[in-house]
Amino acid sequence: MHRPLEDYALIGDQQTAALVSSGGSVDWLCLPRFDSAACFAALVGKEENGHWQLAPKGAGDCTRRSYRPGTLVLDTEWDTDEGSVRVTDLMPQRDQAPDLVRIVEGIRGRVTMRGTLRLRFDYGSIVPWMRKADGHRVAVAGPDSMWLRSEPPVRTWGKDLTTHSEFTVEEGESVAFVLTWHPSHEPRPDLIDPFESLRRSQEEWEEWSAQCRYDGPHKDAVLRSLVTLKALTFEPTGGIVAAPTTSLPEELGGVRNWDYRYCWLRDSTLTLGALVSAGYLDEAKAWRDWLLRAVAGDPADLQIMYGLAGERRLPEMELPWLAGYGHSVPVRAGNDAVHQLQLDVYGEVIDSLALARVAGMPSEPHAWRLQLALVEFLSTAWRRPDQGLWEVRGPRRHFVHSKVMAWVAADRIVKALEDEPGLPGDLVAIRRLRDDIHRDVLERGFDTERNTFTQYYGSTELDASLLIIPLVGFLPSDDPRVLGTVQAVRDELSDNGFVRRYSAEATGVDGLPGREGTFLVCSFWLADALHLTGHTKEARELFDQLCALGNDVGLLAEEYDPVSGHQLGNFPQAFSHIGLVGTAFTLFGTGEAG
Ligand SMILES: OC[C@H]1O[C@H](O[C@H]2O[C@H](CO)[C@@H](O)[C@H](O)[C@H]2O)[C@H](O)[C@@H](O)[C@@H]1O
Repeated sequence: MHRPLEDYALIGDQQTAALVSSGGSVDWLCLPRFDSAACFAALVGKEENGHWQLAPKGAGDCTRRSYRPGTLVLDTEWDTDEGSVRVTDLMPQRDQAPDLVRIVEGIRGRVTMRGTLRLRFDYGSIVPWMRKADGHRVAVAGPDSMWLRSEPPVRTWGKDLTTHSEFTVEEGESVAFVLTWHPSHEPRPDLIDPFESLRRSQEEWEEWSAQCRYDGPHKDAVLRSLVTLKALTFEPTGGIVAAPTTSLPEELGGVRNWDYRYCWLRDSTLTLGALVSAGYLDEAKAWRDWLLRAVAGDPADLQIMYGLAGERRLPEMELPWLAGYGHSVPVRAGNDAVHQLQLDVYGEVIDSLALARVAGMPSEPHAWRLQLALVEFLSTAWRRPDQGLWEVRGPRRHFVHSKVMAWVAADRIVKALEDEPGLPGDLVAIRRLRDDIHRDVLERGFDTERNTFTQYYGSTELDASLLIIPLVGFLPSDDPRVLGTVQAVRDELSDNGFVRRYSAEATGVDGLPGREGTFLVCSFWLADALHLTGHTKEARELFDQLCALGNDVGLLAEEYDPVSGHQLGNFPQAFSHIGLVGTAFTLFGTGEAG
């Protein structure tokens, strides 16, 4: 039986991340980077594919758990017949090597703890050789090596390809475990002090969180979202991943299982928008610099996504030895969407750079030249059909959202040229481009009979991405066509109050079998659109319901299944947390006025 996704909490060091279950098991961890092969892959397979459990002997799930406020330090606590115990999990900021730190602390009585460590490199497929060295346990296979040690030393033994331990902790006593990865051909990295790492990690996160300028309703959920978005940032390069997992299904038992451990221009620019609104400009600058490096070259070669350092090839493959989360196969690594044409990303990139500029990010001539090159590419490319923001695997279409975002690209450049006449750029030509796209969308993307924009030219179907039309300023929010579209999406794509992206089963537009849950970022867009079109009460109610979907530690996956009441899709997902932050700011501003 698989655990519901809500059972998981995230820890990470801004180069990779792990998921820890409420039973005290680390079931997902890729090392050394987000997109490396997993050494714990139980999440999308079985325990034999790698996990590390630390919990009271014979205990089930924890009694309670929480993050230390504003941090990624996770406390999981059990009350047992013997007493109470806490396991504190974290991945400290790296010096030399990635470390997973787990500190067991007695709170009351004397509790017997069990440790079960199954290290399996290469996504759960390789059982490493384990040996003892320098008084520690070391696992080696191929390029990977991991060291396990504890302070004070705890006896471990190997049985059934598993490293076991059993020990007791009394009130006030602590035992710290550190699992350190390093390339197997190199000498062991310096040992870190786990207690000092905890202190430093907590302090760094608290300092970062204290800069958040949001002070309105659901402040905790907003801050948790921002911390999660920061955790998805690959610190060495500034790239931002869409989620730290692969193949958590959009339909339980289905094939809609994708690898999100890469930097989508769409997801990362929207992440940036959320961070900038909350006052985090350093991340914006780091991402802009990542972008300039990633896309350097011919603008026609712009990809919709890249690797963490801007890598261009992300070949998609299946990992057939993994049974999948809830039998959802295939489990995939890599993502073929990398080859798609998705015209909306030009608008998202240019819009987020405009936002960062307005927020005070220092200008950079290369960045402006890049934007001019992108809009130049769009001047002909906008007429092409594409795969759209949902990355359909069916035929290319003239998706209305893509055209609207192409309009956004031209519009933001026009505004910048109007505001700063000294900037280079052909204002007249770009204004003409903007107006041509606008006219085309109104003529071909609007269904006058139903009084709604449509999913793509010539279709009568709807798409929740149409909700962004008033948000990006394509039409005013009181325009009857906007009102009609918001109403139509609400009527036809709502499911128990939340919103589906589109009607997958009815149309087959995405070229995939099966169906999926409600898409959380679309539900946040509905809240935004309701507010802008004068339905603020309903917008706030929806926002309350969406915030309530977060698990006990405030995390959201990509989707939610209102029938089973469980989250679906990769977890935690930037898109959903971006939606939460964005809607908070739309509804309450910074919240200072209440
Ligand atoms: O629906 C098929 C596609 O699903 C994935 O794309 C989704 O995730 C992306 C990352 O968050 C997001 O940018 C996109 O809007 C979503 O539709 C998958 O990555 C694709 O390969 C797949 O074709």
